[in-house]
Amino acid sequence: MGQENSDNLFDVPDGVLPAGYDSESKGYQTVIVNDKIYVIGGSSDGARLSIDVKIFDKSTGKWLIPTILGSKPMPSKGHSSIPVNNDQILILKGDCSAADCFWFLEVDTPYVREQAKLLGTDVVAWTKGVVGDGPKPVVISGPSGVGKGTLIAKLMKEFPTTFGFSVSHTTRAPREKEINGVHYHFTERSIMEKEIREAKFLESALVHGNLYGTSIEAVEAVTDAGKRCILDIDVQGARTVRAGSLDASFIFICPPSFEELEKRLRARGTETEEQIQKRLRNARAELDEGKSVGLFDHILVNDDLETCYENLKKLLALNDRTDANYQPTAKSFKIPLSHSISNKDQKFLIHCRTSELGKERTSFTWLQSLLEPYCKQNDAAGLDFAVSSLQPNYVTASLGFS
Ligand SMILES: Nc1ncnc2c1ncn2[C@@H]1O[C@H](COP(=O)(O)OP(=O)(O)OP(=O)(O)O)[C@@H](O)[C@H]1O
Ligand SMILES: Nc1nc2c(ncn2[C@@H]2O[C@H](COP(=O)(O)O)[C@@H](O)[C@H]2O)c(=O)[nH]1
Repeated sequence: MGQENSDNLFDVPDGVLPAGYDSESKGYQTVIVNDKIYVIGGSSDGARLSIDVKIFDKSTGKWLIPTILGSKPMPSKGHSSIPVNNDQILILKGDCSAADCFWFLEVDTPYVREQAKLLGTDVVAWTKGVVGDGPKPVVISGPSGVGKGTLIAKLMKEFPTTFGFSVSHTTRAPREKEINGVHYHFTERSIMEKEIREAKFLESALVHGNLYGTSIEAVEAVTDAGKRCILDIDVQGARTVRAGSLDASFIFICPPSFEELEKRLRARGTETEEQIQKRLRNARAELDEGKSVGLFDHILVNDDLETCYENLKKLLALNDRTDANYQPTAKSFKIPLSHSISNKDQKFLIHCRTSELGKERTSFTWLQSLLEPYCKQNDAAGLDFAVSSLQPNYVTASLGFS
């Protein structure tokens, strides 16, 4: 497995590799971006190679010890890598499912440059690529007690295979019927703060005196399952997501009146009087914020529950559909273990031998009809894909063959 653009290949001299790197089996790939050499790979447990990162600075001739942010890819049987836009490296894991085969290592993006300044070290950051233009995640926001959870529960019950809930982390104590991992990941503050520093969260905020946050993993768990992700987050969180790279629909839920909001919050019976007062105070500011220009795409008033639910379904274009006829758009395929990757005219080509495609035929079912005639005539087939410039880290597979 290897890259075709030999400009970016670099042989690490013997004896210079960091400990744990197996230079004999070449269980690593080297990629040059600017004046640095990124060595991606590492030790093997016999079946799988770890995907670690080491950086060699050509200008100083020294190895760097970077801070590595984000969750790194699980070991694979092999991988290829290639630079993207001089600020990221695309890593393609062989013999892995579509949901886990594309990974990006940010090496010189504005985000890692900012983190490097903050931390005073070299920084790289892992992000998992998302295959296809999946349905946009939905951010639902609004003051405490307005009925967000109730509306989301109805949606999940009626459309269980369409929607998946992004399970947030929180430092607040669980309520009587709340289940860890289902309603929230209930977490200690020090642990959550550490994970926020490690960039494991898409957003986080202090809400009514507790820390709440959406982990990248929570959203990925839903999108990897081919479902549309629903986020129930406060207005601060919505603002952060809006400013970030997740392309979502933003819906704000309003109460019919402040008195009704107070009535619902009290009737729920989950907070102390002091907590209710705090939530109501915050609600006034949130209701003002909800009207801020450009933050929310839609505002729904939750007066009569059934009417509001029908309006929500209309917004999500669900009123003429049942869950039974839903077809997820995500395609299922597997990159063969033995492949190479090249970059041409802003597109990437994955090359693999016909015999490899043959082996992978069952996982390439969606390509099969297109590939069949080609495979008969040629010994090698290529799968075109592009990295979307609109949705960073989205990989739009795959219409053409070379
Ligand atoms: N349209 C409605 N009419 C009357 N009661 C409602 C309506 N919608 C929700 N409720 C009730 O209001 C209470 C608060 O609803 P819910 O817990 O869904 O609010 P929430 O916005 O998710 O609150 P939080 O942000 O605190 O989690 C619940 O007891 C729920 O049954
Ligand atoms: N910014 C975020 N806000 C979140 C998240 N998960 C929930 N929330 C919001 O917190 C309040 C209070 O929730 P409760 O369960 O204690 O009643 C509510 O407005 C939620 O929308 C999150 O991950 N990030």
